[in-house]
Amino acid sequence: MDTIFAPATPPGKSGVAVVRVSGPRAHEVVRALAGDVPEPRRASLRRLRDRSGAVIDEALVLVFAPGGSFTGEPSAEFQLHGSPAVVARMRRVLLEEQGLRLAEPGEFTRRALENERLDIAQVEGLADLIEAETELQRRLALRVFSGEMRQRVESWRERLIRAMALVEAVIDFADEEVPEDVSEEVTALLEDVRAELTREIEGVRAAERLREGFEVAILGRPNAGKSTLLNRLAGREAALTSEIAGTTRDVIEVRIDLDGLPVTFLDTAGLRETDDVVEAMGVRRALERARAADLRIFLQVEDEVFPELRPGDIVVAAKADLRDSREGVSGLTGEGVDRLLDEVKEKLGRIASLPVTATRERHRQAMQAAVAGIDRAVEEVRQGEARLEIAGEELRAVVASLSGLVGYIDVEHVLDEIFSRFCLGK
Ligand SMILES: Nc1nc2c(c(=O)[nH]1)N(C=O)[C@@H](CNc1ccc(C(=O)N[C@@H](CCC(=O)O)C(=O)O)cc1)CN2
Ligand SMILES: Nc1nc2c(ncn2[C@@H]2O[C@H](COP(=O)(O)OP(=O)(O)OP(=O)(O)O)[C@@H](O)[C@H]2O)c(=O)[nH]1
Ligand SMILES: [K+]
Repeated sequence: MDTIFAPATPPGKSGVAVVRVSGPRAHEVVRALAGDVPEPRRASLRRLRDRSGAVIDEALVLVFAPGGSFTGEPSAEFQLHGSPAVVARMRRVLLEEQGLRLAEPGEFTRRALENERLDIAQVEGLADLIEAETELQRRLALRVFSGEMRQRVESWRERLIRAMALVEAVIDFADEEVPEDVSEEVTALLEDVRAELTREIEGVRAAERLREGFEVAILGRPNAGKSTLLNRLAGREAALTSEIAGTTRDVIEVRIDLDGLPVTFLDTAGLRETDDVVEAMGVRRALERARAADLRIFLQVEDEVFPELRPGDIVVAAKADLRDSREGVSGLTGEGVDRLLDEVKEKLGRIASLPVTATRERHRQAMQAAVAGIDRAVEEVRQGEARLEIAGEELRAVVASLSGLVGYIDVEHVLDEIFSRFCLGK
């Protein structure tokens, strides 16, 4: 096993820069640079020297014993002054004098996985945690990272294995006395697990939205004030506005942290019939994006109706400042904007608050497969004793599919996907 290293802090100037080392030679390298190996887990100030005896930096050195490190290997950290020159010097010494290899993105985490410090769902959670930009993203990622998926899988497994044991008891003791009808208990156990899986599956979409961001499209006639409203929400001139109808042609996106909800507002071309080819393309694109959006805000100028309206959409009167009633929203003055945002938060928050642990398409597929397997098993049990053997096999496959959610083995393709986007030094 190679001993690897990588800066764990981003490049550039900073107060402190951390260089991480992990692998069998980690402590030996610390001794070579620091003169001794400090007591594990105790940050110790040392003067680091290269082979010629020249000082590299005065740094805190932190070593971890194999049983007590993030990776599960002997490891160490050099907490250096955050200077690009110091980090560069350190890098050369570790590469050229100590013969270490620069870690690939995510390689420390991969080793933690291989040493069973983390399961694959936790690795996914960790990836999301590092990517998290809003409060709700942070909370969701932390829940996944904390190992909640493994607890749930364990609880499903227990019940499935109990169901399998009941089924197998009937098969094994076919001519003897066994609890005569197990089908009721088996079915009850399976229905229970099935209901929980279904809830998880329903939550995946919400979790995906939370990870990737919600899309809220602003729609309405030309000149309704869509771009002006977007600019108000963005707090900057993200979109061109003018009194000329048909100003916006392409979709303009503005990403906002709405009290923890990651939201991308979309400004789109005004909806109307038009002979202008380019504007017509814009209208088509607006409708496409609006269809895929999680929520749509229709800015209403008069009392026009919107054929695209879906249940849950928001219709709000435009240019409130020009109305006697002052109802609606004004991008120009900001009137009604807070009220509108509260409504958006309320609607998206409802989607986001589901207590899920399944957050990815991979999870959805495994759970969907499990539900299908449970359905087949229930059907076999219903057919009577002759079919119990098949039911047992179905359940074994269900357990395998769910175990894969938190597996340590056979996870290469999952890892490749995750680590392709991982930070160096993680
Ligand atoms: N300086 C520094 N800060 C850091 C990290 C780090 O590696 N270095 N982390 C890295 O990502 C996170 C902390 N994560 C860690 C996770 C596990 C262990 C660890 O030693 N685990 C052992 C022992 C646990 C214990 O004694 O309680 C284990 O799991 O066996 C250390 C750090 C966040 N902050
Ligand atoms: N009084 C008032 N004028 C507004 C308001 N919002 C926009 N306007 C004006 O209405 C005109 C059109 O505004 P835009 O924001 O460009 O409208 P739009 O809906 O994006 O227009 P298109 O991109 O052409 O579809 C501009 O002259 C704006 O200054 C508002 O809330 N109150
Ligand atoms: K306009």
